[in-house]
Amino acid sequence: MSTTFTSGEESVESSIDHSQIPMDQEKVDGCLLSVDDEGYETPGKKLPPLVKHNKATAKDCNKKLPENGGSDVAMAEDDGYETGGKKQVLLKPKTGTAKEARKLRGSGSPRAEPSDRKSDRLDDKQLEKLLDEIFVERDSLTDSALHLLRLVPDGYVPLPHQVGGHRHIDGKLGFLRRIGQPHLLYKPVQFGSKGVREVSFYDALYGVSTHLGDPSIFPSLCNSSNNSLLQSILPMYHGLTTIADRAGHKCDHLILEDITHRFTHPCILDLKMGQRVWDDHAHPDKIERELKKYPAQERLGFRITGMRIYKPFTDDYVYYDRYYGRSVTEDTALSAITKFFEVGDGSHRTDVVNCIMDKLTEFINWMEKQNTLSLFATSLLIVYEGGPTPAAGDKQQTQVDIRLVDFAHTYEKERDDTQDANALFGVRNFTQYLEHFLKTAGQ
Ligand SMILES: Nc1ncnc2c1ncn2[C@@H]1O[C@H](COP(=O)(O)OP(=O)(O)OP(=O)(O)O)[C@@H](O)[C@H]1O
Ligand SMILES: O=P(O)(O)O[C@@H]1[C@@H](O)[C@H](OP(=O)(O)O)[C@@H](OP(=O)(O)O)[C@@H](O)[C@H]1OP(=O)(O)O
Repeated sequence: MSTTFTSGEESVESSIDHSQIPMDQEKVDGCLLSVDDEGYETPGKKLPPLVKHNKATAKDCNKKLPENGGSDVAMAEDDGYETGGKKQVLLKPKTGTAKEARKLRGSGSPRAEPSDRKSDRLDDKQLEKLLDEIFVERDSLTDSALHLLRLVPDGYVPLPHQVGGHRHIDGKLGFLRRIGQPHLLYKPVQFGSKGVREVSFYDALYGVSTHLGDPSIFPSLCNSSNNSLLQSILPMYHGLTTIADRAGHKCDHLILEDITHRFTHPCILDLKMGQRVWDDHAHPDKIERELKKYPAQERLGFRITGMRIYKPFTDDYVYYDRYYGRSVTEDTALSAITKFFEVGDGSHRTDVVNCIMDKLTEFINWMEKQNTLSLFATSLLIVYEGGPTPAAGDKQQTQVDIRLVDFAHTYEKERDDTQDANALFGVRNFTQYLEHFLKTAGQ
């Protein structure tokens, strides 16, 4: 099997093999996850934290690394990524050992000192195995991404099918999957208020208390006795856990249901919703950046941040990244969306489109009624089974799942009397493209 990556005009292929080892139980902040022999959790158990959390927070995860005093050796021990400041930024790994770096900088680093022993990083053979597992060719990766991949914690792999957001293979701290737990994913808590907001949202919605969550951010959600409808359109949340990479750097992670795990060949589309993707408190620089990044967002109300499609005839995946998404205009949006439903033999999954439209109608109904949340920059994650197309008319067999993910810019409205017109516009407009597709390309 192979994967073709498309970023503008570039394409790369890779091979796969995925092995899994069962785990039994995990202690987390907010919930207890019991994992049975098949790797599935016992649902509905919400217990107080069993372990006293060490106080690693989003801040630790994103802490700005100490200055290197102008040395070329710099932070070799600090793993090549600087995660301080506004966003996660990658430092190219520099030559020189951790020992040299420490010597130049002087003693007494305040953080856990990772050693420069070989076991702190994946060696070449382990790295190749990991790349096989996440379907990526070494040649397609930057040195920075490779460096970061070498630090993936023991027992985890980067989420193999992550289509949007921050990813290891882009040189950012990406999502993880724990080996033996294909039904869960681990999302790194984002820097500063973005991370706290997202954790607080999930905590409030699921009635959980974690060391990072702030109940005052979502008072209505916290006090609501009926969040079950909203829960049903989100991934299941299992609290927080702290994961240390191979160099000993700790980072809090949200534990979420991986909504693709029931699919054999998941086809995945991530649409960042809204005519504007910044919240009311955004810095003018952020607004300028977003406007420049994707001017069509305002007219479309959505943008593709990643898309992955299984091709049953060739048994491979085609992947379109965020840069492809940003190249899509109003004129090309229909053909871009159409790609998500192409089987590979000239036909399209119109059964899937119909099913998605039914589900989006439910979404729109909910959005028209809900007047407490503003979902800035939330993603609509659409997944369908790309395996053999069911026989015509066999609607039962079409497997589709749609959820909302990414709540780093979700706010409770101050006045409870209006719809979230921003996000609603995007969902409605996307639905119109699907209707148009059924009338034209899907015939
Ligand atoms: N619950 C989930 N189940 C399966 N896949 C998921 C889930 N949540 C996220 N993903 C995958 O991870 C990707 C990124 O998700 P998300 O938008 O939450 O990340 P992010 O890093 O916060 O993104 P951004 O860069 O927009 O801030 C999605 O495109 C999807 O492929
Ligand atoms: O939407 P957010 O949470 O403000 O974060 C964005 C986002 O992650 C964006 O990715 P994409 O949606 O364009 O794929 C990032 O762009 P890059 O591709 O440059 O990484 C932004 O950098 C994030 O914004 P910010 O820098 O404000 O945190």
